Amino acid sequence: MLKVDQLSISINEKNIVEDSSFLVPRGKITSIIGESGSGKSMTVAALLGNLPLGTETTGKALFDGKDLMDSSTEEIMGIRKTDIFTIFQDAANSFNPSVKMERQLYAFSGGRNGDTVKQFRAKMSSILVELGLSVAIFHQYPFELSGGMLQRCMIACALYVKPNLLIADEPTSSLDRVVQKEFIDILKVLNEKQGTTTLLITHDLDIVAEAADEMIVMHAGKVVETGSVAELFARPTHPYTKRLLESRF
Ligand SMILES: Nc1ncnc2c1ncn2[C@@H]1O[C@H](COP(=O)(O)OP(=O)(O)OP(=O)(O)O)[C@@H](O)[C@H]1O
Repeated sequence: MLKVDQLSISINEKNIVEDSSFLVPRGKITSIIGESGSGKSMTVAALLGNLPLGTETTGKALFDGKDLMDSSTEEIMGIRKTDIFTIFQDAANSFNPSVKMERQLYAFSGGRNGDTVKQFRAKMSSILVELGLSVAIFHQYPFELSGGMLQRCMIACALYVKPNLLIADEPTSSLDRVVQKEFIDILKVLNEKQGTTTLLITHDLDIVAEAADEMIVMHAGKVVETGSVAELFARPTHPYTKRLLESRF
């Protein structure tokens, strides 16, 4: 699905990510884990064509064979529209505070798919109910909903859109533990029900243990270890992965 090959990112000649290679296999939840500043978000920004001005990249990121690093902004935007759905840390920032939820959910889901508002209402209503949300939220503003409800709204859109790749960058960092767990459970249902290939960025090893099949460990801008979660938790080889796992207990 996604093959990143020797990706390097530098800003103003400072190396941010060096020679990163990893795979995101189809149908699985793959997690990038690493401490703050290790280059996780910059890697995601490179994949999404969101890097800041003055950034240089080398290497490849093949998404179903198409090199995202060798694509124009327009091409990446096109791929994001049809194939990739993103969920970021603070859902409140993804929504316009002065627009009611129905219009915004439509833009993220039915509108993106070319559905009519009527089709959207019917389909989204049943998804919201499935996720334990009331359809009354259609008529509410984002600030009237909790952070957990807003993240569930983003997941509802992902359920609606059925993206080929879901990228969730620290989606639970601003949620409390109970709501985090609910979110992760929904992410797993999405993966099990629809086989959604997911790239989950986190600095929380408990979330990796709970949700992911595969993991990519980043440290100081480098991918230091990759493998299945079961394998790396049982037999970490890199000193940083060992330290990470030791700090969990
Ligand atoms: N716009 C920018 N200009 C210059 N350097 C930047 C910029 N954004 C990030 N960096 C640097 O790039 C490095 C990697 O940052 P990045 O945000 O990818 O880390 P991260 O692993 O996602 O951390 P966090 O979990 O805190 O988000 C850091 O050293 C950071 O200071």
